[in-house]
Amino acid sequence: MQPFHPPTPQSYRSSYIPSTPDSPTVEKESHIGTTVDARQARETADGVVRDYEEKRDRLAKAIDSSLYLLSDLKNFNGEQWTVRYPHLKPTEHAETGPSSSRPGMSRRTLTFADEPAHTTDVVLNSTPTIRRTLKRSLTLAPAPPCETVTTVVQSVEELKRLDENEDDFSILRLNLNMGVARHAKGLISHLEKSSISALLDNRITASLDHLSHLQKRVYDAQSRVLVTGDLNAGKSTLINALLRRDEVMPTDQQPLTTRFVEVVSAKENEDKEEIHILKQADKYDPKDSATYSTEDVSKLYEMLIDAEDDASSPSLRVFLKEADSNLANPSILHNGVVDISLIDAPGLNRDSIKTTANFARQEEIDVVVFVVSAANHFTLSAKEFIWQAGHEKAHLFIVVNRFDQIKDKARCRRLVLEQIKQLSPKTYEDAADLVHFVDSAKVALGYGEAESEGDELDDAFSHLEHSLRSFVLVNRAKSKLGPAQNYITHLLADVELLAAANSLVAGKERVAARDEIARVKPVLEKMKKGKEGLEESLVGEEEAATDKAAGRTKLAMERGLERVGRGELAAPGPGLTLPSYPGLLGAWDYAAEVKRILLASLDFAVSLAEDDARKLTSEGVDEVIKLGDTHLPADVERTNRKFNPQAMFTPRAIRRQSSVTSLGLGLAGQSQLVEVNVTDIFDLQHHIHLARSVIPSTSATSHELVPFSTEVGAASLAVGAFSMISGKTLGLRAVVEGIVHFSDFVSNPATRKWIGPIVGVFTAGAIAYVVYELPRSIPKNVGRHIQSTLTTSSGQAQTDDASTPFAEYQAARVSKEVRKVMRLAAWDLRERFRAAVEARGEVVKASEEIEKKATKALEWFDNVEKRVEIIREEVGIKV
Ligand SMILES: Nc1nc2c(ncn2[C@@H]2O[C@H](COP(=O)(O)OP(=O)(O)OP(=O)(O)O)[C@@H](O)[C@H]2O)c(=O)[nH]1
Repeated sequence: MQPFHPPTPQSYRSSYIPSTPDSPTVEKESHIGTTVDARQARETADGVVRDYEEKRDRLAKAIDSSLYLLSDLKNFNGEQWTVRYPHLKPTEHAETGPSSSRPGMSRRTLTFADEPAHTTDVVLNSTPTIRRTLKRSLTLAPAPPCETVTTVVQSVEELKRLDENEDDFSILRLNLNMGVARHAKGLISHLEKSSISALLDNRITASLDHLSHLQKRVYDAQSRVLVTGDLNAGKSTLINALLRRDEVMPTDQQPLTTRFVEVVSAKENEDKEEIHILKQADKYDPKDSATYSTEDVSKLYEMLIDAEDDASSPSLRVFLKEADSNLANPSILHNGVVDISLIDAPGLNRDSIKTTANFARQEEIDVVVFVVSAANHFTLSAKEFIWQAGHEKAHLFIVVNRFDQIKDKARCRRLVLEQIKQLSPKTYEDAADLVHFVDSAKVALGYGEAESEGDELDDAFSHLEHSLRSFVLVNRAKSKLGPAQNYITHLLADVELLAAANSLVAGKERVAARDEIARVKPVLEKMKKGKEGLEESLVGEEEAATDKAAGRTKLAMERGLERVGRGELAAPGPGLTLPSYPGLLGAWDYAAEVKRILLASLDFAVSLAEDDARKLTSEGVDEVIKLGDTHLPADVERTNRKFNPQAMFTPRAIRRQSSVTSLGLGLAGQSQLVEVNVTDIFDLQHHIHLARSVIPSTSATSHELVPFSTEVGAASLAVGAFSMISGKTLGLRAVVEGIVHFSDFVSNPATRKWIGPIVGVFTAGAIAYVVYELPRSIPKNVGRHIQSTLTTSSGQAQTDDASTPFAEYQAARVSKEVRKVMRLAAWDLRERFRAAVEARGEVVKASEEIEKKATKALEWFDNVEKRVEIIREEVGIKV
């Protein structure tokens, strides 16, 4: 498949000029007048048709591909990537850059519309395509060495000219009015990324619509040929000749055509010949009968006669059947590739010239055929029109009619061509194919005659037809395919620039995301691995501190109780001294004071145990903090909780009021404990127990071992007596025991004789002894009672723990408090740890997401660049 070359004047010529060896030439006439030339012209015309079809199909394919590419870009922009809109401006130090000297490469500062203050130095690689647009790619500056840059730029001037527009978008340009923000330093006035992306989306949608429009246009087979010329020059006759129909367009010796008449193949009207009288030219739709009225073709003459002048557009559309298709040279209207409509314009005069010139300028007019009478040459109006139209169309197709009536044909030809040379030099350059000297009347009248037998002028007309068809096709390529080709070329350049800039963004984002993952992921993994260890350590620390505090408290309490049991202070504390004995009369108060002091010493021992627990807890909390240092990443904020040991063991309400430690009521404040009993002073039961523990069982041995039993019996008596004296508080068992011992003893006849005095002596002695021992026995009694009470109770009345031994109760209480603090510290660390893991997890997840998205975008934009290349191939835009 041959690549499509842009329609430069040179290529026009080569594509439609028949292969006449020496054309163009004015003097040589060998290219007309021979059958061989006519055949060659036909073959060349066929080649042009094939070429046109090829170009059209390639272009249609390229439009299709562009539509897909743009639709994909639109979807990608909306769903997967916020496409950024780049601005490129020359870098201040552009000339000093290492790559600025390389052809096609220049340093630029890249910014994005949503982030105008953020700049990136890039190297723009601009390679001009043969359609004079740029193939653009971007790399981050400094550019890597690029030895393989190729360029087809002919000159430095050309490159400069191309460079002027290389930073800009043409099709996808957004009018962001960013001028101020781009140039004023520090002034940031930018749109959000999403807003830019939405604007771009609108632009893409508009471009998609335009592509669809271009696609329709490329496949639109209609081409319009405007036939104009001087009054009575033979325009209608020429059209009849081209249609091979005699007098289908009315002709007359006098000026006749007064309005634009468009002649169209009847195939476009279900093969029906008729006239459509257009109500409004711009609203005309052949499928909508409301936009026109119909008339029989035979009425055309009257309609032209009656018409008013100055119609600015064809108000008549005449559908005519084609000439017999068996003819060697069928009608020009319909040839399978292009449907040509011929527009018969009113003859030029001062009034109609402007209207006709405007009409000729219309986009749909592919070719202007100018008819001039060989006898009259160019009139003033004709010259004026050609001069004007020449600016618009460059090339005109000129038919010099009535050539049959000229005798000195060579002179006529020379004179006419000289005039054309002045009026339209470009047309003159291609005169062999654009200027035709013919006898239209003969062809119009003589259609159906065998072509092969025709004379020179027949061949000239045949040559005219082929040239006209070629010319229509070439111009059609320019008017129908050219815009599409240009549009796609620029669109591809824009998409490429967009892809290149967004690739850079995606690349940067991917690098940043990967760096972030590399920084955060190992930390996260380490934390995840260490989580179990941390948990174990925290539990271990909590248990260790709690157990240690419990054990030590229990031990301290037990020892304290033992000391109290011996009548000593549980712990020496400030202000804790046992009172001195005030004498028998003050024994009761003494016992009360001793009790208070002993209980207070126990309270003090408790407070010492609490202090010990505070110390243990402090150490435990420090261990938890150390665990935090080990397990938490350095950038995680450490706990802001300050451990205040003094706040331990303090009811919350008191803690709120003051920082002073309070023991609460303590043992000394418990009324049931401080109450003094008789037994605190005379603990006869204790003495009995003591005696019993010293003397083996009395009742079991009394009968067998009398002396010993007698002695023992005396002692028992004394004890029994004391027991009775203190019966009020001794308890029933002791009283009964005393009576029994005493009865046993008295019932013995041997002892009855001496019992009285002995009992008296013993009793007196015992009483004396007890009284004498009171200063020492009271603290012991009191202490013992306290010990015994606190061995079976917690000392806290009316609590659930009332029956828990004091030491255990305190151990439990202290350890509970320690656990509370340790748990709080551990909870704090756990929370920080969890939050840190979660935060890092989110960072990793987000970064992985960005990395994935950026990788996909990179692949996508890379693929866009490949697709652009393929479309360039399709459309024939080679770099
Ligand atoms: N001999 C000869 N007569 C021609 C030729 N072309 C046109 N005529 C005659 O010239 C006269 C005018 O031709 P038209 O075709 O009506 O001219 P026109 O340019 O359409 O006229 P208006 O539309 O009225 O300006 C007719 O009588 C034609 O037969 C030709 O090539 N040779």
